[in-house]
Amino acid sequence: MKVPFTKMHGLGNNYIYIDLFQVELKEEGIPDLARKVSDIHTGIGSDGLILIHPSEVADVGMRIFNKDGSEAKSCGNGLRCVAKYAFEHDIVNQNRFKIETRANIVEAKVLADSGAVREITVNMGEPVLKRSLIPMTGNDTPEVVAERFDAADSVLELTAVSMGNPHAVFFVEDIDKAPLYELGPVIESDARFPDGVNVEFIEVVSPKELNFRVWERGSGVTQACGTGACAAVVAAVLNGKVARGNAFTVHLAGGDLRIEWSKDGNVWMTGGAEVIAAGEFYYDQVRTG
Ligand SMILES: N[C@@H](CCC[C@H](N)C(=O)O)C(=O)O
Repeated sequence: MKVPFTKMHGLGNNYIYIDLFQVELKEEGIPDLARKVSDIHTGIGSDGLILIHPSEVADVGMRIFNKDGSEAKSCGNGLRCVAKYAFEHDIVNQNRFKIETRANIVEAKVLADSGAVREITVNMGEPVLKRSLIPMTGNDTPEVVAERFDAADSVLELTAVSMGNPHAVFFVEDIDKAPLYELGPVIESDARFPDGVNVEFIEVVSPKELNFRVWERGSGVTQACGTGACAAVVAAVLNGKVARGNAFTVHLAGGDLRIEWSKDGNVWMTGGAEVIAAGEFYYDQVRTG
């Protein structure tokens, strides 16, 4: 079976996109397909797989599978790429439209120049802060902010935010010394997060600027995480490190995002999306070790 694909990235967070307006996939084969396309040696190489699909409740739908085949409920960088694809492939014919994710329905606005999308703003909706909804174990609390969190031999302070998917945010003095590879995998699968968690280290650079590094659930270190950047800004506000309502520049390994947690409760994300390649994936012929 030859599966048509497009590879796109948002700040280096790259996924293989399959357009289900054009092809059909068997549900039970999707996790395996995600693992196969993502493999750098025997596949195309990516942080995971994103499906662009017809929606009954929005203009277009998106599903995201991590590199390990697990399905997540949202993906910020993926949403900007889906918005670009939907606009440039005439799936939508206006520059403001709705995208369904497994977590919520978001609104995207594209800025286009001669039909080519240059920048996308997405209203990511309101962050979820209640402990049981992150989800985290323990007696329920309305928020998890600056809570002592022991991991391996380290004592950290955790702020937990869900942007449709769970994020564990930790503040550091120097982003270059963030223990990403040491603690990322340990915290990702810590039993206090029954669904696992994305792990972010944040340095507050100025009242409107954050440095950011991520270990993603199901994919490991990536160049960027859009939902993670939203969670980082929310966590910085909740910890009193910055003021709500400001537009922040978040510096990720792959580039910058603009994020605002507005007074009405919604988190807005603005940034780019790029097409890398398009082609056919020879699914049946791929043999993995
Ligand atoms: N890179 C994404 C998030 C992808 C899903 C995540 N790894 C999870 O399992 O929740 C983003 O840009 O938000």
